[in-house]
Amino acid sequence: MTPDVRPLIAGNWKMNGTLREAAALAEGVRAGLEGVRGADLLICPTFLHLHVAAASMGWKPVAIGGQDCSAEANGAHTGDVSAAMLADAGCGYVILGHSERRADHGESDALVQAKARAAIAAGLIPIVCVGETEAQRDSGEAEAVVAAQLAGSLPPDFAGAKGVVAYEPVWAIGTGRTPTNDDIAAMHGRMRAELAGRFPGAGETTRLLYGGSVKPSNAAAILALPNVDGALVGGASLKAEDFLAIAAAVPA
Ligand SMILES: O=C(CO)COP(=O)(O)O
Repeated sequence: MTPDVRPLIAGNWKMNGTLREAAALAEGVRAGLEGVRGADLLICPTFLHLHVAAASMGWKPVAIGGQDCSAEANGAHTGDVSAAMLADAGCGYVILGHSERRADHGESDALVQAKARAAIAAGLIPIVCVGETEAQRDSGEAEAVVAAQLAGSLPPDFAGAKGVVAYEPVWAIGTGRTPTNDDIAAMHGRMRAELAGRFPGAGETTRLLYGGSVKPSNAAAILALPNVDGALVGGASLKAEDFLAIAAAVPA
């Protein structure tokens, strides 16, 4: 945790479920909220499920986010969704540059930066994802890779927009494997230094989330690490009980 920074526990639902299941999951999260005191909550359904999730929350107190947005404001971009459309649908956040999008859609740091600019212009808080592959970690490049992704993916107005960074080592996503707590703390310390250097006066308190196989059994230890200001949760966010247990692991 970082002093004076309220943690954020975000659920990335990825491409899962039906409309009915999304509504039930959102309702399950809303129904269990009283056990969560120490963190803000965010759920990020697929585009088609945003509306039912937002309606279930009564548009509050759990924030809603998209999993991607276009870098363009509007117009002839078949299949894309703009940041303004997300805001209009009740979103306050958008996940950008997830490693699955970088891999599946060839998204570059420059494109992620352009999308983050579009998100900020639409009043959304971007959650920019970074993280090394297993080969990069094995060859000792992890911190340099993440520092380069931060330099390339964060726009100049990122800190002023209260943007969020999520460190998600690619090899820890959906695998049940996590870095050691020392390795997470070291990476988050490096990210903090990079942000504080680039955005003096704001980068010191930018929320830095950890993501990759976070579950109820490891959440308390990870969330207690210095410069870890929350979690970006994939698989475990698809069960309301597990997601709430992770959020409840943040000290009140
Ligand atoms: O990619 C993730 C969140 O964005 C992490 O996924 P898992 O929690 O399933 O490892």
